[in-house]
Amino acid sequence: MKIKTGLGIDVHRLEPGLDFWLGGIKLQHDKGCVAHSDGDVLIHAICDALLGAAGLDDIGTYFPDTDPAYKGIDSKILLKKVVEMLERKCFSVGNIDCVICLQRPKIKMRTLEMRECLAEIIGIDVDDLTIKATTTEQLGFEGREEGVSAYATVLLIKL
Ligand SMILES: Nc1ccn([C@@H]2O[C@H](COP(=O)(O)O)[C@@H](O)[C@H]2O)c(=O)n1
Ligand SMILES: C[C@@]1(CO)OP(=O)(O)OP(=O)(O)OC[C@H]1O
Repeated sequence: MKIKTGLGIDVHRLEPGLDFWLGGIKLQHDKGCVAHSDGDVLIHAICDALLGAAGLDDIGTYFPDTDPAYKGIDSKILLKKVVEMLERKCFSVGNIDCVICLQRPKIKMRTLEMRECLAEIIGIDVDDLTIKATTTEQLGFEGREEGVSAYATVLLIKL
C-alpha cells in the first residue's frame, strides 16, 4: 500500500454583482469571484491537491482558462473529472482537509452543506472532508475583501 499527500491553493478576486460559488454551493453575498469558470476557489484547491498527490499536473493544464469549453463551467464537473483521473490510476481518497480565508460573509453555518456536496462527488464520507474558515482579521487582500483564498491538503491511498 502506498500513501501520498497533496497540497492545493487557489485565489480569486472578488467583485460586486457576481455569483459567489464556494464549495459547490452558491452563497448569498454582494460580491463573487472573477474567473473563467464559476470561480469556486475551494474546489480548485481540492482539485490541485488531488492531482498533485496522484503525481499528475495542475488544474490549468487539464482545464485551461483559455479554452472556451470551460467558460463559466460548474467546478463540480471539473472535480468529477479529476476524481475519474485518480480512479484510472487506482487511487482512493483517504481524507481532505481545507481552509478558506474570507473576511465576509461568515460561512461556518454553510460548511456542512459544502462537505456533503463535495464528499458525494468524490465518493468519501463527510467526516473525511473537513472545511474550516478564517477571516484574516482585516489584513491582506482577503481582509480588505478584495479576494478569497482556499487551501486543501489530501491523502491518497494506492492499493
Ligand atoms: N468567512 C468566515 C470566517 C470565519 N468564520 C468563523 O469564525 C471563526 C473565527 O474567525 P477568525 O478569523 O477570528 O479566526 C472561525 O473559526 C470560523 O468558525 C466563518 O464562519 N466565516
Ligand atoms: C478552473 C479554470 C478552468 O479553466 O479556470 P479559472 O476559473 O480561471 O480558475 P483558476 O483556478 O484560476 O484556473 C484553473 C482553470 O483550470
